[in-house]
Amino acid sequence: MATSSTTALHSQFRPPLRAPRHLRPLPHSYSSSSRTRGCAPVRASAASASAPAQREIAAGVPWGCEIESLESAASLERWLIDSGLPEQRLAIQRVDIGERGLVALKNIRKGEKLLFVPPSLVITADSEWGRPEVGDVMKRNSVPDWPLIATYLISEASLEGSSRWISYIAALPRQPYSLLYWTRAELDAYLVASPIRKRAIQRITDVIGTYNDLRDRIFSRHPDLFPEEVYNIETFLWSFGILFSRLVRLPSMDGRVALVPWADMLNHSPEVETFLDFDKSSRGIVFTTDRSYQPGEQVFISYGKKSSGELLLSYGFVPKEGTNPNDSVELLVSLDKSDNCYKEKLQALKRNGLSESESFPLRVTGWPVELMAYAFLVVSPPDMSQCFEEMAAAASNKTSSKPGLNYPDLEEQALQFILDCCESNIEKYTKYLEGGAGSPEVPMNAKQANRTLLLKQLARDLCISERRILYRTQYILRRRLRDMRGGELRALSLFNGLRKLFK
Ligand SMILES: C[S@@+](CC[C@H](N)C(=O)[O-])C[C@H]1O[C@@H](n2cnc3c(N)ncnc32)[C@H](O)[C@@H]1O
Repeated sequence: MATSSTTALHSQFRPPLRAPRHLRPLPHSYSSSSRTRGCAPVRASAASASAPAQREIAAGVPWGCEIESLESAASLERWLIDSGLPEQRLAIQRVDIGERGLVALKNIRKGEKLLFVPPSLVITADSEWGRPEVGDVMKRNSVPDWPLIATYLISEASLEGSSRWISYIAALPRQPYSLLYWTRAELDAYLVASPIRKRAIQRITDVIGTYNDLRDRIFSRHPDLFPEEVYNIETFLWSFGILFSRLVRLPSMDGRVALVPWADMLNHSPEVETFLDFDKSSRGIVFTTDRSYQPGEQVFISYGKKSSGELLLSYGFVPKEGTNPNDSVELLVSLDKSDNCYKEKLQALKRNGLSESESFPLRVTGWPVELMAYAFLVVSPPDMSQCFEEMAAAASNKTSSKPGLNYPDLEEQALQFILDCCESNIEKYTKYLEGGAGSPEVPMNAKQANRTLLLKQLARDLCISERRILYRTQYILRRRLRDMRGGELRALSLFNGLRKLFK
């Protein structure tokens, strides 16, 4: 739910280069979810050096609830009201979009402030720990906010009734939706065409690396405070899953990240442009509606201007095709290794912080000037070597002038280069969509079959959305090239006509 944040883990918590240690074995069963959407947490395999290649399906965490549970949501509501949440114009209900959501109880006008969750009901890196000695160790080791809050959640969850957050934790999904819960085989099979696959692998690797780092630096030195039955990779995948899908950055609280109970029951709409923030005058977390709502209607906020792939990555859903105005797809472009100037071009790229392969976001509305600059560099001939540096700088967005470079003689080739990349990507998507994804090899019972169906559907939806952007780009590029070539042809025939006349 982070509004204006990227959710990168702290660099200190990048995965270590060596293979993770063997982790506590778990029963390989799914939890008791009756929903097809439930994706069981997974554990790191002893052998996976850099990615969760051999993670297996494992049991879920012993806390939280099924995502559609309204009982736990009702006790959350009661606890929040008892703890100082003011009377609300919204209630948690079962909804069509997002399972549970906040629904208007009364007419709500455009421009109204809603929620007013007091800071005392918000979890941040400064929250008091139910076991202060655990918090002290974490703080003495200067653990950054994300892993700190992830550990905090696990610590409080393990305290059950003695944590003040018991009602909140009981209403959190036991299996938050996100690509963190997809196995490597599932990512490889269903997201083979999408660049989100790589990002999901990186994210899972980061989470595993973060956990391994905490375990080696802190947990293993204080086994009495951090028993492995509680602080293990499954509980960390859960807590990071919760953070990726519910943590918000509050600009008016110095950009602090926070879990905001109640507000985190709001679902996302790509059409809405309203974000959570701390309101200094009422001293609560609020959002201001950007439209009116009638009683019974679900109220939405924005989780940020995210592409459909990013929404799947963090939140486990894909908006309906064509409804996400912020949608984009990454186009991977590379230098040609057989290019006579390959070395010089690569050096220019490296000097500007780029490498021989780079990704640029395509949108239905067009492509960035940086991509055009990269394409100019790729297609430029040796006699333009004095321009390589300028092109690489423009591709890295280091130049101050945004309007982009202009090399009329190279434009046609550069556009053709982008078109070729686009078309080879379209082919990959079409092959996947038409070929039907093979299921990774897992024994199938009814629940697993349902899970597979769900993942396949999500992957299909994403691929269709991403291919749509590529199709649109292909259309624009073809038209531009046709116009350019048509113009050249016209100029040529005019020239030939004049020549004949003078002869
Ligand atoms: C911040 S929580 C919102 C509350 C959540 N529906 C619940 O019941 O706990 C974010 C999660 O809600 C769901 N969600 C939010 N917006 C959605 C949407 N537009 N479509 C489908 N699911 C959505 C996703 O499962 C996401 O991971």
